[in-house]
Amino acid sequence: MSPPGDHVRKAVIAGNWKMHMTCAQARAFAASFRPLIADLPDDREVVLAPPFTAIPTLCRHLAGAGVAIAGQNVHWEESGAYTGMISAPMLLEHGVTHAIVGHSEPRKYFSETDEQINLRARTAQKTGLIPILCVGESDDQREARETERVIHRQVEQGLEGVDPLRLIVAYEPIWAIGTGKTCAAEEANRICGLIRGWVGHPEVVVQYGGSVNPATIDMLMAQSDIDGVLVGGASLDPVSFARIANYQVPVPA
Ligand SMILES: O=C[C@H](O)COP(=O)(O)O
Repeated sequence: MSPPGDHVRKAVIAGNWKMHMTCAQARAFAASFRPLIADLPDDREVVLAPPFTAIPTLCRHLAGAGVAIAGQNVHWEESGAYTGMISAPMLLEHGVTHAIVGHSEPRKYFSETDEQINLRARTAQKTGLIPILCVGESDDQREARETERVIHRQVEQGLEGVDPLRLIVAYEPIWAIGTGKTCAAEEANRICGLIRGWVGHPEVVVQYGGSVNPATIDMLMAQSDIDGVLVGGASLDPVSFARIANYQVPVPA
């Protein structure tokens, strides 16, 4: 665990739009968002993961605004007979720099396994994308006190052969996603610290995700082992996501 307040790693504030936003909506978002992040301190980076169809629009309309663009997933093959899938070269062609892998929604709805997620992360890195590996326990697993065991397995299997220095890990407790129940900042910090230890490199960027909003961001970012956030619902509104990106760590009394 890092000493309190010791933020040597650059913060990464990421938004995941999931299956929201047409190109017209992405364009309107970009127009409102751009001036609101014009004066961000240089201790942080902003990343947005729109649906694949809105990537070219967002890249064009946020060009020069200092916002990196992520894919919401990436296939482990660079091309092939995989109907409906998107590969790393297809993302890179548009200027995409990051790719989310192992989010709990594709794990649940498309039965993604840790082995597949590991292949996605490895291909992402091999082709030059930074993988954002999501890990986290369900409500039942938390009740059964299996949180550490589940996340340890996801980290160990998901990151086999992956370089910790070109990687982001997002701790997203499933029970906190889209529910309005943010994990207590101290508990999120504890798990993020464990993840850093399991990854085995002090420089790895570890985010928290799960109902992050403008009211909770400052306290989350005050934690020593939380290097950023992965935001779903609150990233769809430019004012609310800009407030999150402009977080201010409270000064201790
Ligand atoms: O990828 C983002 C997470 O699933 C969090 O979503 P949420 O902020 O809507 O809870």
